[in-house]
Amino acid sequence: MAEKSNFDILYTIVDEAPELASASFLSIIRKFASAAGVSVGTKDISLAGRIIATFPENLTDQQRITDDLAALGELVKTPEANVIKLPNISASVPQLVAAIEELQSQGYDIPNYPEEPSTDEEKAIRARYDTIKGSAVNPVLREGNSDRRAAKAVKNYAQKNPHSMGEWAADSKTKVSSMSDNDFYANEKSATITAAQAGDAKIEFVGKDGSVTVLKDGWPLDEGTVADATFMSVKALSSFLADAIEDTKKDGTMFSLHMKATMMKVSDPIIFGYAVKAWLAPVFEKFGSELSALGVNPNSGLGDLLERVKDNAEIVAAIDALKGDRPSMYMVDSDKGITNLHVPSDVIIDASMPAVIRAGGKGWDETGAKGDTNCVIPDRCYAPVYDEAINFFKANGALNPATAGAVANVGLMAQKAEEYGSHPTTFEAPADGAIRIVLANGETLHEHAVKKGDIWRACTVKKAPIENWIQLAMDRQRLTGSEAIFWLDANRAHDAELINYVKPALAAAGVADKFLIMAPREATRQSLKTITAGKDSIAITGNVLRDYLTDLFPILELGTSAKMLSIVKLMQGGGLFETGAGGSAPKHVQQLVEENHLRWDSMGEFCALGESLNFLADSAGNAKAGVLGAAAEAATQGILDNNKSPSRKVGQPDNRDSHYWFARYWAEALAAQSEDAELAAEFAPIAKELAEKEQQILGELAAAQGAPADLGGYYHTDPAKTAAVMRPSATLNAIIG
Ligand SMILES: NC(=O)C1=CN([C@@H]2O[C@H](COP(=O)(O)OP(=O)(O)OC[C@H]3O[C@@H](n4cnc5c(N)ncnc54)[C@H](OP(=O)(O)O)[C@@H]3O)[C@@H](O)[C@H]2O)C=CC1
Ligand SMILES: O=C(O)CCC(=O)C(=O)O
Ligand SMILES: [Mg+2]
Repeated sequence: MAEKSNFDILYTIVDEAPELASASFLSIIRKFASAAGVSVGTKDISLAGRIIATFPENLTDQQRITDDLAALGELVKTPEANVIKLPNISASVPQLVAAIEELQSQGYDIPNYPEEPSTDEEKAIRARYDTIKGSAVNPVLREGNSDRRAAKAVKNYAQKNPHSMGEWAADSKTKVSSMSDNDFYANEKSATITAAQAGDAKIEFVGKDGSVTVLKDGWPLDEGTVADATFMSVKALSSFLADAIEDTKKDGTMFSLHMKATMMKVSDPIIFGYAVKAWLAPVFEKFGSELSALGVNPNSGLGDLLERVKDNAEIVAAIDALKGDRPSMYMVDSDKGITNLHVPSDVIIDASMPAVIRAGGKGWDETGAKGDTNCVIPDRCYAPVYDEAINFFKANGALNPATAGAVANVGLMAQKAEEYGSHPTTFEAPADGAIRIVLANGETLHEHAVKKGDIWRACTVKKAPIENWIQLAMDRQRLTGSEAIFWLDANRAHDAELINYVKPALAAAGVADKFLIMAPREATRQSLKTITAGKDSIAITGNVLRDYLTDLFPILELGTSAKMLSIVKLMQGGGLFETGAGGSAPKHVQQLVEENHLRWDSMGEFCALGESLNFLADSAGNAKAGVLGAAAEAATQGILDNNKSPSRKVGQPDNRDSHYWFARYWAEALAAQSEDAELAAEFAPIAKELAEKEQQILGELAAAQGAPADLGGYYHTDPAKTAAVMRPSATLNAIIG
């Protein structure tokens, strides 16, 4: 039984830009909440925090911290849960290693990350670090399905203040390239577990000689679970990547690879590594053993490789010589020479593909020039969405945010649904042979013949989350009357199993005529047509498309996914309120450190806060929380109406200014309401003082910008230094306390 939280609301401590924003905003939330008797606690789910909590052995009492992720993971299974979840880093290996080095430099006696563990001790350390790697937080906390959409006020604001969009030329050479066979899409098998098949299953590798190695044991498969297995042939992948590089050269465009190496923490870093090898194929051929001796692991990216070979003149010369033979490459940061293949976590498909599409199909090359790009997305399960979007905009021109309707999302996410739950069931085939799922009753569910190195994975989605997702979709469709599409491909094994759930459920509820079922490509075209005509659509999707579409459509419609409302209705009754649909925006930290300007937009936090307070009002019958929540919504509206969101450039108002305005509008709304006289009386003088001292406060905030800022760390910042940077107005601090 999970322990109840001592707090009404739990706010997460995370990383990078959102954590910087919290250093300013959380004190405002606490001041306002405490006046209403609402307590707000924190839980540390940052990358550094998770490392410290995982390796307490050699730490001092002062350095040790509790395992907050585990505690939150239990709490979200209770009806009382009320959590505001900000985006956290899903760490790639280079990020994990950097965070470990930083903590060690701060005196934390934690072990190094064993790149190639050989002893039992190293293997044990590696296994513990592997639990921290990649998407290690969201799957634990997301005990419910996803409801992401733009609040009406936010959508209205975007239509009245349309962001700039790159133009799409009909003859743009930008395109999506994917494999034509032997990818996860082609090889997928799926089945729904029957009562006779339920129980603990095994995943086995069967060698050519018939020997059996158990890859995973005690893997529970309940009745009604949809269980898939598939694999990607790495031979097919390698030849596809080699062709894609040649094809890019022929097109005269830029090569760009779009992956989710953070969230798909086992499969995608391997695929990324094959791209690094394909790009430097002649170098790997000639210097294979030297590269191994230098500890090169292509999965860690070109950045790590270049660092390791920098003293070997021959290898460096071979890499340089290759440049003339390669197409240009899409850059993450052309000023700093960071390429698309530098770090696996630098190009995250949900953010990177919408950025290309929003820019009219453009990327930036090594020289900083803008150009068309070949977007390489090896697997075909979801690539057609981007391919079709690109085709649509080539034919119709860019979307007009002033008139476009909205695509909301209802996403099947609960309990590690689908691919995002596949981390513990993804394997590289150890040799030629077969990989199979053997059920509790001895039956083989799925089996694939594989070659050494092939990437095999099994995914599941449980019955209760599927039923909950269909219900959520019906609720949203009823509330909005919008077009509603299940993005399911009848020709894909997994989707066909889901359709077997969806169709009878819609028929039983008598609403089959209100829903469409379409494969991702057709659904993309239909949804783009609908929003181009100014109407709305609901995309009812699986977990991956939830991720992809809740960046794609907001970035096209609103300019950013930071302004999204992102609610996770926990299946046991609690609420998890995610802030926006974007990530932790590393570029924003860079800008703050260089010139003390934080362009992070806290609109996601504002929306989540209002929802969390309203949820508290309903679930705990806390009337004061309801008053606070309604006032927070009014403050959010105030930010939009008065254009108080942060600007991008130094010298202009930033994240901190937007927090001042939020506090002010919040206090004014509380002072003006008549539902709770006590709260009105409490906040009237605060509202007055915030208004009277506006010039002084804004002056102090503006004066802080311009010079470099010292946070005392990157992954593990110094709280005092961060507070000094993020709360530079003594006048505001005196009012907030
Ligand atoms: N829910 C979660 O926990 C999530 C975590 N992540 C993690 O975040 C990290 C970075 O991911 P990445 O894919 O680069 O995506 P991000 O969403 O962090 O960044 C992409 C770009 O989106 C814009 N952006 C995102 N959020 C905001 C905001 N609140 N205000 C203003 N602009 C915003 C920024 O554009 P510009 O630079 O033009 O201002 C930013 O550079 C990774 O570690 C990833 O794993 C990612 C997604 C969700
Ligand atoms: O968990 C992650 O790694 C990223 C999550 C994400 O991008 C999303 O949910 O939109
Ligand atoms: Mg995402």
